[in-house]
Amino acid sequence: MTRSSLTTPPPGAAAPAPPPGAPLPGAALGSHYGHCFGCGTEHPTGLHLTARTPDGATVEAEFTVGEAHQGAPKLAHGGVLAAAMDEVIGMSVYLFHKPYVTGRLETDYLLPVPVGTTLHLRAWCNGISGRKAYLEAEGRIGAPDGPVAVRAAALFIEVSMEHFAEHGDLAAIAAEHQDFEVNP
Ligand SMILES: CCCCCCCCCCCC(=O)SCCNC(=O)CCNC(=O)[C@H](O)C(C)(C)COP(=O)(O)OP(=O)(O)OC[C@H]1O[C@@H](n2cnc3c(N)ncnc32)[C@H](O)[C@@H]1OP(=O)(O)O
Repeated sequence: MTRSSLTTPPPGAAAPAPPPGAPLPGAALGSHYGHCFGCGTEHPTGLHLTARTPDGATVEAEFTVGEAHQGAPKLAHGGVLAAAMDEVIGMSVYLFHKPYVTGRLETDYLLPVPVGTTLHLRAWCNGISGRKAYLEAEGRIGAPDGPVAVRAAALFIEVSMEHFAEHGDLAAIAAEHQDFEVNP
């Protein structure tokens, strides 16, 4: 993965163990919001990622490229592929049971991805330092051990729940997502 210093964990940064109450190894990870473009089941043209954590620390997911995701004819749009990386990385940092948002996302595109392809995604954390989480993901064509089409490195920043209240609709998230205390 080609990455900048901004998405490279500083020396000593390590991923913490998932906290008590985090999804157990093998657990399916539901959507955090029905209208989310990445994972929402109610989004008409979204990515509809289905995800699980095989080990409680990383995330695996699948995304089948549809007609609504084209850039060039019959090929996935690069921005859509970046969105898939952003989503699966977001799911992986969410295993730590704290709210984070994407600060920076770097993407390497290695192969074209035709419409109809199922991308097998995997994301993991390389380290956390203060509010900064350093994460990585890859998307493989057709199978978990298929050829790598996309790689991404990201810096996510921990925020308070007020971030969503101030800038978005916290109540809408809270209505679907009960494992965060909205008013602790
Ligand atoms: C119920 C749950 C729902 C969970 C919902 C889950 C949704 C998952 C969806 C997928 C994820 C997304 O797409 S999230 C949506 C896309 N992202 C966003 O909308 C974020 C927009 N940006 C922001 O709101 C802000 O810029 C923040 C929160 C990222 C940072 O603002 P801040 O809180 O004021 O903090 P700030 O002091 O600026 O930065 C803290 C540290 O991070 C560094 N930093 C900040 N941004 C960057 C950056 N782009 N590149 C490098 N470094 C950065 C700073 O230098 C600083 O380092 P130092 O000085 O400490 O060393």
